[in-house]
Amino acid sequence: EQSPGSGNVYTLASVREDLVRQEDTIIYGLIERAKFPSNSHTYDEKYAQIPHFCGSLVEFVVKNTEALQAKAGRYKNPEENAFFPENLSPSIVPSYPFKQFLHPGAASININKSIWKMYFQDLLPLLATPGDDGNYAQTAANDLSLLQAISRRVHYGKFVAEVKFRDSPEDYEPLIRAKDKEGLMKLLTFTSVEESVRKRVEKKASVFGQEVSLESVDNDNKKRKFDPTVASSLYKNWVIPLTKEVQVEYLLRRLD
Ligand SMILES: O=C(O)C(=O)C[C@]1(C(=O)O)C=C[C@@H](O)C=C1
Repeated sequence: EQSPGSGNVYTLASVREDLVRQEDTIIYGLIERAKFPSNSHTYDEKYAQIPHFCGSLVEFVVKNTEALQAKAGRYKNPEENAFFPENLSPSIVPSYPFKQFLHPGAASININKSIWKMYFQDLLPLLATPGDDGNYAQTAANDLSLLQAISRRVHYGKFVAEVKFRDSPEDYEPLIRAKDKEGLMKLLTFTSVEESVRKRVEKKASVFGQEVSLESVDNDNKKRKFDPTVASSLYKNWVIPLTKEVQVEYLLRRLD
């Protein structure tokens, strides 16, 4: 049996399994970013002064990394969405035949601008302790991998929505024709699933964030690599709502 990653079966169970696995990536990304202090120079256009480039160090790293990854074929995979899609050259490597599972309208959905804004305005202040250790390039690289993990998770809503649509087109079609966003939102929502996601994320964050030592230590006194409630608020306030927004946007285009 082939996994969705290798291009074949998508079911509600398999896409949910994939979302669970992506939690690990996001939590490790949070842990890695929390290793560095806020390093505000990374985000300061006036500090950077990069020749022939207008913007902050993080923008410099993200734009150039995306340009390179685009050439290496990253965005050929419909699960990937760039933060600066305007600047990308086409892939120059042989292409893999990704299965066309999504409706073609999916390609026009990219909410990375909202993710970017949320990341720098809301998430970083919760995650990074104030301070400066000079590791701006490393900080920017960690920001990018965490941004990419969050973006992949949120845009995976396209796959979730397609599976739900195929499972019951008769429920979705009238709402899509009526452009009834609220009705679609209600139909695609499973409150108990969301609650399990939030609880599991907080539990994983507290397990993965533990100091592992060979002596047995009283659990409560263990040093934590970051505050696990940051992970659950990230999911509650942003990741889940944005995933649902992607699902609604996708469904609205589903019959075009
Ligand atoms: O599992 C689903 O059905 C999803 O649509 C994913 C998700 C989530 O983002 O975790 C979003 C909406 C649902 O209410 C439940 C969970």
